[in-house]
Amino acid sequence: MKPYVFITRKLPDELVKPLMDVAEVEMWNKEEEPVPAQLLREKANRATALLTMLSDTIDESLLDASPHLKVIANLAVGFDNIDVPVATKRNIVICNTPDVLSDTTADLTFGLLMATARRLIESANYVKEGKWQGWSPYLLAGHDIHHKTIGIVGMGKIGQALAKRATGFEMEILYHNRSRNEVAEQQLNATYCSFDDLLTKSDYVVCLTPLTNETKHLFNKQAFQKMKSSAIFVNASRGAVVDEEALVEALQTGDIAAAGLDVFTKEPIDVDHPLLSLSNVVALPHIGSASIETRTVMMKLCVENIIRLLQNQDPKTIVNKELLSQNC
Ligand SMILES: NC(=O)C1=CN([C@@H]2O[C@H](COP(=O)(O)OP(=O)(O)OC[C@H]3O[C@@H](n4cnc5c(N)ncnc54)[C@H](OP(=O)(O)O)[C@@H]3O)[C@@H](O)[C@H]2O)C=CC1
Ligand SMILES: O=CC(=O)O
Repeated sequence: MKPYVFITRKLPDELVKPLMDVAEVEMWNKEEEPVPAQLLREKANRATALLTMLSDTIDESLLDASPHLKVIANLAVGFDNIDVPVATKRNIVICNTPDVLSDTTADLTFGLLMATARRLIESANYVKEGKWQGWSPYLLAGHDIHHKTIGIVGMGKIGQALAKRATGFEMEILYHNRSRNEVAEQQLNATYCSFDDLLTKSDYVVCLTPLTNETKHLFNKQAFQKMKSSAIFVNASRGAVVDEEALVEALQTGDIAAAGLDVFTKEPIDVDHPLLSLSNVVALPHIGSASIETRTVMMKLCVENIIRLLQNQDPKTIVNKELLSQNC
């Protein structure tokens, strides 16, 4: 009997086809709506493999109710939606999609920084809404980007790709990680800083850390108060890294100048959320890696990882590396 694989979103048939050759595959039939939690639970109960989205919660109770599960391939580099320690205890391999999305996400992050600094969305709406009466010296004037200081919190793969882009704008690059990043220092001329130093010195503070117990609400009231009042905050990691109430307050009181946000604590963010009413916020619907090319490569990687696991081979990308020798 072929193993059963459940895919939690409608993906293109041609990309899923290789999996159909080795497994019985079922897909949730909607592209934009997540699979209901109860249905996912029922499917997971039968499944040997799941191909999941970052919006699916894979917690201990779901894993407890999934006795046949061998592998979960998450269509994202982040895996904070999955209880990895519990999965590891149950010998369930967790795969993600690192590297293949770094450049695309860095493009979007730098674009979001530019859109926020130069008020691009506000300006485009101004024209379309017929408000443009004529040229004037400070009409929709924003902040310069070139030759300013960018502080990257989370100088990993995407952080480095972002720093490369910042180099083209002749920016000074600061970064903060838990450990030093030699590539960033030697090849990108980035300077290591404590978190507090980075906050006080940067014109642009960009968050690119994973969401963990340590980074949850890293950007709180105290952090925003340490930033320059002209600082622009950009978050392209996960919403919960930010205390959103504190961010609203910082933007309203002028502790910081503006924010560009691709991610939110609750996604989709409620349309009446105070962040969305602020003119100094640019909000995007979590589209960091959303180019057709990159999403296609990510889907192929997930499919390939599942096939490899089902055939007792090493997956190409694995989160819980400690399981490699046991499973492959
Ligand atoms: N907006 C979007 O659509 C996308 C968002 N993402 C998000 O971006 C994140 C980063 O991805 P990627 O660059 O590939 O991941 P990496 O693992 O390559 O980089 C993460 C970096 O964060 C640092 N870090 C981890 N914990 C802390 C901490 N407590 N304090 C400071 N720095 C920390 C790590 O350094 P060290 O271990 O030394 O601390 C590392 O340099 C993902 O986890 C995901 O949440 C990713 C893709 C798209
Ligand atoms: O947010 C996206 C990811 O790949 O992680």
